[in-house]
Amino acid sequence: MARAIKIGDQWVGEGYPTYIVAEIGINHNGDIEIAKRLMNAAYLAGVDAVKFQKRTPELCVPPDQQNVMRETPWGYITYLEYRRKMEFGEAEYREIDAHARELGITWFASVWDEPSVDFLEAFNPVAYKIPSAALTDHGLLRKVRATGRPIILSTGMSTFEQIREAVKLLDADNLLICHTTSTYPCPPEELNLRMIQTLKREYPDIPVGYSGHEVGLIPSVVAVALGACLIERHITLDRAMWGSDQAASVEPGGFERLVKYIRVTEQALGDGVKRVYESELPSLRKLRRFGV
Ligand SMILES: C=C(OP(=O)(O)O)C(=O)O
Repeated sequence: MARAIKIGDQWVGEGYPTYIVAEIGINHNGDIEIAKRLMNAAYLAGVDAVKFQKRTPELCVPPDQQNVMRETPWGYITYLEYRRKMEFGEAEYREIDAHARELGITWFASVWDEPSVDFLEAFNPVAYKIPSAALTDHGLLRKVRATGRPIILSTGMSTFEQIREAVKLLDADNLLICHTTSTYPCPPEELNLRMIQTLKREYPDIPVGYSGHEVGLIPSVVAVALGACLIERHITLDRAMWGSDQAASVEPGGFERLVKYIRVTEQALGDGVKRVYESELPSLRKLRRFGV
C-alpha cells in the first residue's frame, strides 16, 4: 500500500479521501478581491485546499523572456513587468491567510524560486508544491526539503530521468508526486492519464496525484479511478477572463460538480471484493431461476 503524507490535519494517500485542491494560481490577475472571491467559490465547492503560486519575477522569468513585450490589462509591457503586476506580496498574503482562517480552509502555494520559500515560511505552510517548471531546480528542491514540510512535486515538461533525479533529492516519506502535462489547455490525447499508474509502479511507496489542465471534468474524475489520491485543478470566476490559465480552468459551478463526481467515484470504486448485496436480493428472487 502506498504511503500517505499529512497535509495539515488530513492524510493524503491510498485509502484516504481524494485531496482536492483548487488552484487559484494567477487567475486573480493581481487583484486580492478576485483572489478572495475565488477562495469563497472554492470553499463553497467543498475543496480541501486552495493554492497560490509564489515567485520572485526577476529570478524565475528566463533572461531571454524578460523583455518580450505583451498586451496585458496594464497596457503593452514586458513579460517581466507583467509578472511583477501579477505577484502578491506580504500584505496580500496576510489577507489571504486571514481570509482562509475566516473561511476555515487550508491554503498553500507552489514555490518557483528559493526566496519564495523564505517568504512563505513566515506563514507556517502545511505543504509546498514544486511546480513542473521548477522540477530541475535542484537548489530549490534541496531548500524545500530542508524545511521538513510535505512536498507535492509536479512532473509536466519533464523526462522520466529528470523526475528520478528530482525524487532522489527529496524525502520519499514526505512526498507526493503529481502527473501533469503542462499544456494550457491540454488536449485529451496528451493527458496520458496512464502515467498515474506508471508513477505508482515506479514509486510504490509514494502517493501519486494529478494536476490537470484539460477542458472539462471527465479526465480529472478518471484520474481518481486510476488511483490519483490528490486532484488539483485551476479555478476561475469566468473562463473568458484575461489570463493564460483561465481557459484551462473550472468555473465555480463546475468545481462543485467536480467535487461531487470525485466523491461518487470514490464510493463507486469499492474494494474489489465480490459480495452479494442485501439490495440485490429482491432482484435475485425475481430474476434468478437456478442456484438461489
Ligand atoms: C504550475 C504549477 O503546477 P503544475 O506544474 O502542476 O501545473 C504550480 O503549482 O504553480
